[in-house]
Amino acid sequence: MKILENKKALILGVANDKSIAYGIAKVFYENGAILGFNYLDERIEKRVRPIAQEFNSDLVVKCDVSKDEEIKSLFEAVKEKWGSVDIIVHSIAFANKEYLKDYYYTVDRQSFLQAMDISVYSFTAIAREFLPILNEGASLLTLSYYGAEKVVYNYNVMGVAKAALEASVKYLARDLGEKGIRVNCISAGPIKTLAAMGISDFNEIQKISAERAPLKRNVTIEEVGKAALFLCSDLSSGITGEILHVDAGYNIIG
Ligand SMILES: COc1ccc(Cn2cnc3cc4c(cc32)CCCC4)cc1C
Repeated sequence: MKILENKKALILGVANDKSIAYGIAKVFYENGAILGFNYLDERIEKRVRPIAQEFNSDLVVKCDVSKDEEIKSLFEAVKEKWGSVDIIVHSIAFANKEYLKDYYYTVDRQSFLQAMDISVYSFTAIAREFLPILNEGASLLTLSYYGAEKVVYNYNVMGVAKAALEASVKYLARDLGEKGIRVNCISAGPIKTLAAMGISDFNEIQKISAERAPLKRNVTIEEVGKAALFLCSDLSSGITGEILHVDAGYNIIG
């Protein structure tokens, strides 16, 4: 019996095969999970559909998590196709990249609210909307970054958003615990994904991270996937509200 045999896992935020969500989907599929995907727009759909095929998935739904009606239509599609769901992975964030450099305080109200809406509120909205079809023992998982806990130059408004996301993981864990639903978070090291493209000197961020981290390297999307397998399976049945660092140990260094 594979760890996730017959478990239905909805993976939100695959953009291409470099995505963290792709690494999670691949490990889940290799461990017997049945997968479903969303895509943001037609451009992303072109990359997600072949990935869904690679994982024998026939559940691929458009969902822009900044729109309540698209979260509702995602819910209806999943309910119609699967009836219920065991795992939801939320690997979605957004900030106007022009604010991921220089001074944090330059961020305007609209960009601040947009970063919070997409990167933070969407996880709470998904949890609430899917509650009626979450199975007993279901797991919710989202992704964060060290810039939520300590000031990491350039991370700026994303750091404020991820701090809010990490707090929301704990409040959701409190709310959903009585229903046997666990809510956890992986704080991943810097990984060169589509989101990281165009970030000023991102290569420098990865280089410094690898130099300082105890393992003297960066982590891969597969390593995040393996930790996600643990947090979304019965292996972590006693864990909820947890922020698990998958960062080669970077966070322990003063
Ligand atoms: C230290 O600075 C950084 C460290 C890691 C990163 C990579 N990264 C982590 N979470 C992110 C969320 C977003 C972007 C990049 C992200 C891009 C826009 C969409 C949301 C970015 C910076 C800036």
